[in-house]
Amino acid sequence: MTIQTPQVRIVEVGPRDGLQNIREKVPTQTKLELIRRLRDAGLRTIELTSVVSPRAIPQLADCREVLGHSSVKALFQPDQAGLRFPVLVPNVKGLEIAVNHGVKEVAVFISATEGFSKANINCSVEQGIARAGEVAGLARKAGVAVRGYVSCIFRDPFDGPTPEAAVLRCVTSLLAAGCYEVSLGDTLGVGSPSNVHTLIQYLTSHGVPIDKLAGHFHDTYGQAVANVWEAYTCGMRVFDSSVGGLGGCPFAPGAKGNVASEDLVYMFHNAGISTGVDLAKLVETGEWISRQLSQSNSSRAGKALSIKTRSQTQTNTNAKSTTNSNSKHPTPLKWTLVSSPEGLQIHRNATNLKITLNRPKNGNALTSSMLTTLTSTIQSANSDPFTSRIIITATGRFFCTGMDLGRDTSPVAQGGSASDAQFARLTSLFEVLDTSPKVTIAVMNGPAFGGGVGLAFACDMRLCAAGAACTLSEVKLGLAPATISKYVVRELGVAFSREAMLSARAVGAEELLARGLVSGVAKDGDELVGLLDGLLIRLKACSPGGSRMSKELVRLAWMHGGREEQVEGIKGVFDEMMRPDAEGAVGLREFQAGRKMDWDAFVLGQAEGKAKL
Ligand SMILES: CC(C)(COP(=O)([O-])OP(=O)([O-])OC[C@H]1O[C@@H](n2cnc3c(N)ncnc32)[C@H](O)[C@@H]1OP(=O)([O-])[O-])[C@@H](O)C(=O)NCCC(=O)NCCSC(=O)C[C@@](C)(O)CC(=O)[O-]
Repeated sequence: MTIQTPQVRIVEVGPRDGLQNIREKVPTQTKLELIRRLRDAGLRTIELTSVVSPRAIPQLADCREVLGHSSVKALFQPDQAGLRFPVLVPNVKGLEIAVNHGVKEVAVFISATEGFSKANINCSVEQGIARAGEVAGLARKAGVAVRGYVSCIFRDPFDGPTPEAAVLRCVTSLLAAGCYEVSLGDTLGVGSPSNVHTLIQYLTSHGVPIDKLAGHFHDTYGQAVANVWEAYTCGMRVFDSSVGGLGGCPFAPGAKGNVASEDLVYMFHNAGISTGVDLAKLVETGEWISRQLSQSNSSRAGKALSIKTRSQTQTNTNAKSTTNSNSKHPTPLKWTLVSSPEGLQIHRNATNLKITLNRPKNGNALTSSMLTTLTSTIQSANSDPFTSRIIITATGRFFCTGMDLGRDTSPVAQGGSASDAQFARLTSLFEVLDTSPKVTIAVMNGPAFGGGVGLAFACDMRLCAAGAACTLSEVKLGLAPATISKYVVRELGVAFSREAMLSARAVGAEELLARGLVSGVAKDGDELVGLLDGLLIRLKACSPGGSRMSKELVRLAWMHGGREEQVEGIKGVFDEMMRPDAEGAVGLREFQAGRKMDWDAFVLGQAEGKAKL
């Protein structure tokens, strides 16, 4: 099979141009992961970083770490033929550092205009051309390819409109210095297709081959995609862009980032023009990096496509649950009220025990009495052979607003024995839930805060309504998610936990679903009931003993992965499941008889003395 060469080349500049103006430090690991994801999405040219002074661009102060990382070094190996990983260098020192790190391609840059040249690189255009020429010459001698950039092709923030002749001068100088291509930068994002057309005509009519030019359009005035298309129709085939539309210009207040890679790929693919990029993976990467940077995704196509994908996934999930519930259980499952202790309601349906937080006026905040009763209720369900699942949900607007912060009731700011008692209440609750041998399900009818998030994440599974969200709000109160961290960090992962804890931001239902932290989102309360019913019906096919042992295997892998304890634990589970008096014997018998097992009926049959192992 021959691999078709893409008809246009996308030069992904997100890791450099996209990140360089972001004030908050982006962790090096995030940059490395971004590069990995972009490569995985099929991008064949990725500008990795810029070797500049950390004083000039603090965000890229980790350029040596990025270039020295094994995953990036691997990109410089000869078997990466056909791929380009340029690194921006402003001067000879930057070039030397880049070359020492094995970089095979650098990019040099100049401004077509005096004002921006002075502000950006503190020299005149002439000096800039000379400096870029020197760097390019040395790079060529070292066998390193050189790409050139010309900034402010249409306008300078200080000097106004850019004469075409000034752009021509820069382009021809860079090509003469050995650049294999020159990228025309509309740094302020002010140009529109007619400007693009005129400039390209001017340059090509003055002898610049179109295949030596690339387009680098920022999107301040929403013209970038149109500019790319215009340049394409003029014969240009290389375009710089940035995933999620990352970027900006410090000299152009309000300036948007680069044209979004997703928008370009979407446009080209719709026109039947190949880019070699996997749009779905690129969209995922755009969403991912936007979340990492806590900023909204600037790619219009990226946003639209990710919403479409999520709603399709949702429709599928809902369709499955509706089919299940409609085919066998046209009406909602019936729950019988067992008791109503303070702030709670306990219901039962077959082998399912449902605990409803019922203090809606206070957002279902966990009072001392609720904590104690919840713990004892879950404890007795844990040892009840006729309970297979424990469901925790709530009434009212919120799922649970966490620890009680009431004026007269909150144990916060009391210290001493009050603090010890509260610590014991919280840890006991989360521990009985986390170590429960039953399948535990949080059904989040609305937002959860602090300890409410802990409650949800100490459960095995979560379903939620579209209006639900998880907020680790403790830092706002001067507190920390202490007792719940054990479960939250485990389920969310280290990096995301840190971000969620430190930002105290509401992580909405869509994001929870996208991160795999909830297994279904319902559009409203009624649909949430249907989603839970569907899940409970499906779980009837899963044996309680098999579920308990599976939970134990996950625990062993998490706590003791690769150690002796895990090996011993697995042996213990294996021996148990193979016993002649274990549930496996029943499951096997029914399988061999061609019958579908209803484990709820089996458990309840045991209660009535009917079911036999
Ligand atoms: C939830 C919103 C956004 C709603 O904000 P809103 O929509 O503006 O409504 P609201 O603030 O009027 O809240 C509705 C009612 O719920 C009450 N309420 C609400 N939360 C609580 C609470 N926790 N304790 C006691 N009462 C609470 C609140 O006081 C009010 O009662 P009202 O004044 O009408 O009588 C707002 O009320 C809020 O920010 N609440 C605080 C949420 C929060 O930060 N929870 C974290 C608690 S700390 C914690 O859980 C520590 C822990 C367990 O993690 C430590 C550890 O892990 O060890």
